[in-house]
Amino acid sequence: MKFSKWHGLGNDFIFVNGFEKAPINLQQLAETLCDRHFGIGADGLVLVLPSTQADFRMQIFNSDGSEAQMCGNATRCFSRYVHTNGLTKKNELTIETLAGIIHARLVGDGSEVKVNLGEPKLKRSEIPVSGDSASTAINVPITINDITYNATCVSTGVPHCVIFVDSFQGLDWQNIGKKIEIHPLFPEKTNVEFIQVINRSEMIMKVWERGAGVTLACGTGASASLVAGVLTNKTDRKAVVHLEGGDLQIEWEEATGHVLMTGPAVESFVGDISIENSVATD
Ligand SMILES: N[C@H](CCC[C@H](N)C(=O)O)C(=O)O
Repeated sequence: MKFSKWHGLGNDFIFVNGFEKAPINLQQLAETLCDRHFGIGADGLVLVLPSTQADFRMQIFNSDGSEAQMCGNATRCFSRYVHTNGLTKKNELTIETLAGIIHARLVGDGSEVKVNLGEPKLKRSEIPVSGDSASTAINVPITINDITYNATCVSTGVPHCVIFVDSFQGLDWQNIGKKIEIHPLFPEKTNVEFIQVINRSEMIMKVWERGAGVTLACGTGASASLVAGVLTNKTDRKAVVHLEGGDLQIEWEEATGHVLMTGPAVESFVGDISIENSVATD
């Protein structure tokens, strides 16, 4: 099976063209191929597919095999992948995902992509938590190891739990993120962002992703964090988010209510792998 490796600020994906023949057992395949020691190594597996409603369809699986509705960084990589592989000549694309149809546009010299994530939703989950309402999403107290954090929960296609911190000094954010991902407040689990605001147009983000753990960047997460920053009056509607792997420009447009994310997408290598050898037989 031919594949290529792409990354958006170090958030890396194995891309497979599913136009002619799509691999089967995708969940298991994702888990096996994404393994950094026994597989190719990646945060996720992305399938490039035809669509009846849009230019293309994107299917994405996390490194633990779970399927995600959407992924911001993968959408940027996807937009460049279809060009590089001669599947389109269009600079403006529509991409069908489980979170709806996403609009993306190649900008500048074509190495950057601007993605329109649509209107963010202020909620913790599609599934209401019994006994309370999933609409409770601002200043949600979450206690981990006897410390209570205030979370703002925003969906930008996938669920995010944004926590503002004064500093990362001494903060075991990986461990806290890991526990919040599977906290009962989030019946579908959640991605978790830790944000230090530098000023009203700049912030630093660290992320623990649902189904993937620590990653170097998360596009929908940076977008959700900007929305959370606006809603809690910490940031303006336009900001640079500094991620471990680099910077994203995020804007929550006043006129449309849409969130726009702009950043790079890079192909790191192409390869060929025997699926028979890579899929566990048990
Ligand atoms: N890294 C992605 C998000 C993946 C989301 C996935 N981890 C999930 O929600 O299950 C991004 O750039 O937006």
